[in-house]
Amino acid sequence: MTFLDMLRDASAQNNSMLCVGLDPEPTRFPAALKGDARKIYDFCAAIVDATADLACSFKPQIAYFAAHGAEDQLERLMQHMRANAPHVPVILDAKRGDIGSTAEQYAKEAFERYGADAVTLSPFMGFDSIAPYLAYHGKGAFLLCRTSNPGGDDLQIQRLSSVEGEPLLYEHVARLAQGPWNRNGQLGLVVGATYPQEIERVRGIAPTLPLLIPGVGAQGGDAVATVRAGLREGGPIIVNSSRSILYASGGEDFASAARTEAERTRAVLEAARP
Ligand SMILES: O=c1ccn([C@@H]2O[C@H](COP(=O)(O)O)[C@@H](O)[C@H]2O)c(=O)[nH]1
Repeated sequence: MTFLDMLRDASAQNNSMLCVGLDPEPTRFPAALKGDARKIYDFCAAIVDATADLACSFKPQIAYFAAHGAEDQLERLMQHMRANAPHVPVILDAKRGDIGSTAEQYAKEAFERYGADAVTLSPFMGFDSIAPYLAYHGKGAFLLCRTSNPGGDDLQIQRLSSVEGEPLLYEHVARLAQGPWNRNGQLGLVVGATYPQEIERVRGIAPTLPLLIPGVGAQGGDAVATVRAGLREGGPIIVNSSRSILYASGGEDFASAARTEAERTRAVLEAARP
């Protein structure tokens, strides 16, 4: 089954455009787990179990595991998601980008070591840095396009005067992803909920690509404006929320509080459907 098939089925089964982000930070764990990086798996598995019927996808951010030397716990978590939420695709947020030979190793890490269904990538080094991921047929690859952070302006809204029509850099990325780079239909784009107008612009350029949209919740992005700007027939959106779900409660009830916040966010997104 391809990533896109899984996404469509999970979205329908769970009636959801919500991606639950897994950014485990031990200092924010409840008292029984607090500060203990060996408990990353336990914390994340509890969140997965509490939200598996509410999410269209899960998105572990690899830095939160690697920073603690917890890659083995990420492997166990991936196996846990496969066993306990087999219908929910997993997007590994790794934002990789390197020359082809190194990209081959990163692709192997994402798809063979961790068994991810999709990965996030930086397009900055060009198509040959993306191609190794596309060799894994059916896997998804989301290119950073118009990111949610303020510093994205430094490059992404600069005008490319050498390209016909003088698009902005993020618009050029969207065109490449919708067109010549999307050789096997595996590409999607990352656009931030903090910039709904740009989501709409990207959707105009890339009408059929799945959009991975972080930035609601802790970053203050507008969930309703995001859905209206990005969701189209044949153009799915995946709206990520991490910290506001993971840390909805700092107490022992963290998993049930995460479920309540995921339910609330899912409902807001569904109510905004055009
Ligand atoms: O433009 C981007 C791309 C990726 N991210 C990632 O999404 C989550 C957001 O976490 P919140 O706690 O919901 O703010 C995090 O893993 C980022 O690395 C992004 O925020 N913006």
